[in-house]
Amino acid sequence: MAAVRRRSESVSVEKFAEGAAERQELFNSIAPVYDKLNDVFTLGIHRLWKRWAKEGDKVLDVCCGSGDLSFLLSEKVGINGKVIGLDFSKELLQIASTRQHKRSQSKACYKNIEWFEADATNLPFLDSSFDAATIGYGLRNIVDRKKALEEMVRVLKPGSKLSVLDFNKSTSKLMCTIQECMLDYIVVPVASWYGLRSEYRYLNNSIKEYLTGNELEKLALDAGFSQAKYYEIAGGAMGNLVATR
Ligand SMILES: C/C(=C\Cc1cc(O)c2ccccc2c1O)CCC[C@H](C)CCC[C@H](C)CCCC(C)C
Ligand SMILES: C[S@@+](CC[C@H](N)C(=O)[O-])C[C@H]1O[C@@H](n2cnc3c(N)ncnc32)[C@H](O)[C@@H]1O
Repeated sequence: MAAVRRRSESVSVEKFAEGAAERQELFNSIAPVYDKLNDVFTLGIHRLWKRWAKEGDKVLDVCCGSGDLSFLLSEKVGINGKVIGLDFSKELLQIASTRQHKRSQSKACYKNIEWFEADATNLPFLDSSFDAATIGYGLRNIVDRKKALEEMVRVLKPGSKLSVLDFNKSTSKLMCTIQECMLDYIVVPVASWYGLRSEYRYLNNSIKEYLTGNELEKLALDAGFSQAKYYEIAGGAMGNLVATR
């Protein structure tokens, strides 16, 4: 079992990880088991929800974590394209870089990925730098979501698109119940075997505090995108916002 840093159980879940620094520490602490638990909990299908981009594009993957989306984008844009994976978790970026080194031995395209340790609310790139951007399961975890979206508007080329993949804060009581039961009775108990009970209780709370599809469309327009359309996927468990710069 991967060694993970234990967090004081004394921190109440409701108050846990409210600030950006605490969330940065949260993801650094779950890094060693992040990929394995995601695959276990969704039988790997979370990777299907993460496909996007075209040959030759220069694409930004914001909140890239261990690089799942960045690798999928790398295959899509090919050796003539470029993928920038950005995250503020040093530990998850280290895992992404290690995965890239191993995978590059069989697929040359993965050499087109570059990793940046930075904050999504202060992107270290010039205006109109990217042909597309993605943020997979990241916007929900960002404290200042509007500022992050404003930064994505700034670094995207006019007419290009942002894909935001995350949990769907469903208006269906049934889906909310299914999500809550799976998180409370499967995800959190399994995560507690790894000493990560509070980290995964945060996940549950972060979904409750997230935005609905309509609210995400409005936030994207308020941040400066010209168009925004929200799609429910995975039976309403997940959602995909597509916004045009
Ligand atoms: C990659 C996924 C979610 C992002 C995410 C994952 C984590 O492990 C976290 C841990 C701690 C804090 C935040 C996160 C986080 O934002 C998606 C898959 C992983 C989920 C843990 C699986 C949850 C299962 C769903 C409740 C139900 C799925 C239904 C589907 C139809 C199979
Ligand atoms: C649930 S993980 C998603 C990782 C990856 N996109 C995936 O699909 O598996 C959320 C990621 O967002 C990052 N994150 C949260 N807030 C951030 C911020 N303000 N700036 C940069 N990264 C951030 C965390 O470090 C973590 O790697």
